[in-house]
Amino acid sequence: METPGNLFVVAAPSGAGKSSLVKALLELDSHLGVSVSHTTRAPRGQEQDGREYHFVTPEAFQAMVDRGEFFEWAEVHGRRYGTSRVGIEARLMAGEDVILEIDWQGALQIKQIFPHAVLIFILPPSWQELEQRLKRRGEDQPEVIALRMANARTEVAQARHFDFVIINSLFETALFDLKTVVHSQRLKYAAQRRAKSQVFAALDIS
Ligand SMILES: Nc1nc2c(ncn2[C@@H]2O[C@H](COP(=O)(O)OP(=O)(O)O)[C@@H](O)[C@H]2O)c(=O)[nH]1
Ligand SMILES: Nc1ncnc2c1ncn2[C@@H]1O[C@H](COP(=O)(O)OP(=O)(O)O)[C@@H](O)[C@H]1O
Repeated sequence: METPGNLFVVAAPSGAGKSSLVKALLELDSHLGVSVSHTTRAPRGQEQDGREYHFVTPEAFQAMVDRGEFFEWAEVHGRRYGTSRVGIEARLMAGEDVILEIDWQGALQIKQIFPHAVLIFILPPSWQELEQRLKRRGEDQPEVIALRMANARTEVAQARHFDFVIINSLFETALFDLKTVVHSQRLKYAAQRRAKSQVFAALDIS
């Protein structure tokens, strides 16, 4: 599906820094909107329903799956997460750029539907730093951290399917890298759309 708005997907192992980077980017880039996913996991810390996630019961999530209301959904760390069509389709068609913060399984599903989607994978600088960040964040129980660290080893292997990989070592550097990828891809697709409309006009194609 081709859309006037650009679609960016950011994935990373838990604790790599994707939420922090996307939040910081949204404060810098007023042309970018974020998609709020649905999840069956319980809210963490200061999370609010409708802000970080739409927190729903497993039954409500399954009903949405049955009604085909998700562009994509996946089971991640034993909970379900999904991107609703309502959340992004109208905004993309209206020309807004949208950023999804989803796991690698969802990213590959989105790429199937939106071939122009820009897939960006965030990597931690080391396993030790990843574990430190999860512990310092202080939002997950030790057994949850252990599960997420175990899953991270599978997740990082998927980086090779992504268009861009950013190492989140120094936060400001990673934010600059993310901002640069978004801006460069936005310019690339704008130039492609201009060229296409010029050719269509020259060949009198409607
Ligand atoms: N496929 C998919 N994954 C999602 C979605 N929303 C969040 N996720 C991913 O689910 C995983 C767990 O997210 P979360 O519980 O917030 O933990 P975090 O990774 O520590 O922030 C992360 O990899 C998220 O990117 C979604 O709508 N679809
Ligand atoms: N470059 C960085 N250096 C040090 N700490 C970081 C960096 N990026 C993020 N963090 C911290 O690491 C923890 C995990 O970041 P978060 O954005 O929640 O990761 P994710 O959304 O990928 O799970 C948070 O406490 C965050 O403040």
